[in-house]
Amino acid sequence: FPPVPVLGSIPFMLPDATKAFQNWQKKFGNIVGMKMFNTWCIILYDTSIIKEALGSHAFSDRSNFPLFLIRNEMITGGSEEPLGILSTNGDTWKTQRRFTLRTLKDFGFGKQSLEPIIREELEELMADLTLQEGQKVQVKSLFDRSIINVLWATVTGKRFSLADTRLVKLSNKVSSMMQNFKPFHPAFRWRWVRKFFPNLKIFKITEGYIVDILGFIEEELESFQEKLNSGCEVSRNSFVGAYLQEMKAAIEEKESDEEGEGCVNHSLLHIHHLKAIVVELFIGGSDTTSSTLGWAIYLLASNPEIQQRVQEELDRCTLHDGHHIRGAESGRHLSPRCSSPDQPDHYPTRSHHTQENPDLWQFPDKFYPQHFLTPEGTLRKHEYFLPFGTGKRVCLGESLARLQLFLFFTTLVHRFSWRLTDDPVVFKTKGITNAPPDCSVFATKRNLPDQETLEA
Ligand code: HEM
Repeated sequence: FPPVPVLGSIPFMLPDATKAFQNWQKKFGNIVGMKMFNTWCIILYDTSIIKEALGSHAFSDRSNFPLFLIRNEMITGGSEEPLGILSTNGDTWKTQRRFTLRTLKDFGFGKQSLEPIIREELEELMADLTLQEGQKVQVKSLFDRSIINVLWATVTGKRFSLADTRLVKLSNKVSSMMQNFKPFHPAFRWRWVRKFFPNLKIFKITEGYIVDILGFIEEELESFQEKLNSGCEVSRNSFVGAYLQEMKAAIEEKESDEEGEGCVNHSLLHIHHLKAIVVELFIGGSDTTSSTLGWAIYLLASNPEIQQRVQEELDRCTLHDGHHIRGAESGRHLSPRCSSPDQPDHYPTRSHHTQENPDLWQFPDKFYPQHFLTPEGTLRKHEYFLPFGTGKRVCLGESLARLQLFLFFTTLVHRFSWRLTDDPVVFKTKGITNAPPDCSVFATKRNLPDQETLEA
C-alpha cells in the first residue's frame, strides 16, 4: 500500500495493528516496509532474518528517541546532544555501554552477589503481603516498589524501606511514565511541533515525569559530589560511585586513552551521560521486570491447576539444585504489541512480535507453560523467543532481570497461594510494555510442612 501523506501507512493498520501485521506477512512475505507518519520502518517476521539484521552494524544504530530529546535538553540545559546508552551511537554508545556492563558485572551481574539485595526486597514484600492477608492486592503495582528499590540500591548503594514516601513517589513516577508515554504520538514525529507548540499537553506531561525522576537522581548525585569535592573517596559499590570515581581518576591522572576491545574511552565519561544512564536503568529495568512478574501472578491466579503444579514442583526442589522453573511463559505476554524501534541509518525497523505468531506457538493466545517443556518435561528453548532482544543492542540488564524474575517468582509462588478476586479484569494495551491487566488478587500464606524451604 503506498503510504498516504502525513499519516503514512497508519490508515492501513486500523482498527487492529496486530491483525494488520499478520495479514501483511501473508501478503508480502517476511520483510515489509511501512511508514509511521513521516518515518520509514521495516517489519521483520522471520527469526533468522531478525537475528541477522540485529547482529549487523547496519542495524545497530538507534534514533534519538523523543523522550530522550526532552531528557537530554533538561540535563544539559538546552542541548539535544545524544546522551546515555539507549539512543546513542558510535564511540559514545560503546563507551557508556562498556562502562555500564563492566561496572554492573563487578557488582555481581551473572554471579550471586546481587542476591542479598534482591532477597532483602523479597523479605519486606512478603512481610507486607502477610499483613495484607485477606485483603485485595492490586497486581499491576505489586512489584513496582521492590524492583525500583533493587535498581536504586544498584545505582546509589542505598535502599528505601517499602513504606518510604520517597520510594512510593519515585516508583509512581517511573511506572506512570512507562505506562502513559506514547512514543507513537504524532506530536513526537515532527521536531518542529515542539518548537512551535512547546506547551502542548503531551510535552508538558513528559517533561513533568522527567523533571521528577531527574530530581531524585540529582539530589543523590549532589551528596556523592560533595564528598568527592571535599577530597574524600566515594565507594565504588554503587554505579554512581564507580562512575564518578572513574571520571575523577581520568581527570587527575590524565590517563592516555587506550581505545580497543574492552577499554573505556575516559574522555567520553561525563556527568551528563551518568544522569542519562541512571534514567535509562530505571526506564529499561523497572516496568519490564515488574510487568513480567505481574503477568506471572495474574496468569497463575487465573489458572489454579497450573499454579498447584508449579507449587508442587517448587515444594520438591531447592533453589540451588539447578531446576529450571517454568517462568518463561509469563515473559511471552509482556512484549508490547509492536516491539522496539531500531534504526539502520534512518530507517527504523519493527521486528514482528514472534511471541504471538500462530505458526510458532501451539496456542499463541493461551497461557500454556508446555510451550516451554519437552515431552520429557525438561526445559525447551526457542530460538525465536527473544525477550531481551538480540545482536549488538541486546539488553544489558538481562542477568539482573533473570535473577530477579527467578527469585521473586519462585519465592512468592512457593510461600503464597494466589487467587483472583471478583473484581473485573481489565486489559489495557498502552504504554511501552504490555502491562498486566488491572485486577486484584488475594495472597494467602501457604502452610509449608517445615522451614527447610526453597528460600532457606
Ligand atoms: C524482563 C526484563 C527486561 C526485558 C524484557 C528487557 C528487554 C530489552 C530489550 C528487548 C532490549 C533491546 C532494545 C533494542 O534492540 O534497542 C533492551 C535493551 C536495554 N535494556 Fe533491557 N530488558 C529488561 C530488563 C532490563 C534491566 C533490569 C535493565 C537495567 C538494569 C535493562 C537495561 C537495558 C538497557 C540500558 C538497554 C539498551 C542497550 C543498548 O542500547 O545498548 N533492561 N532490553
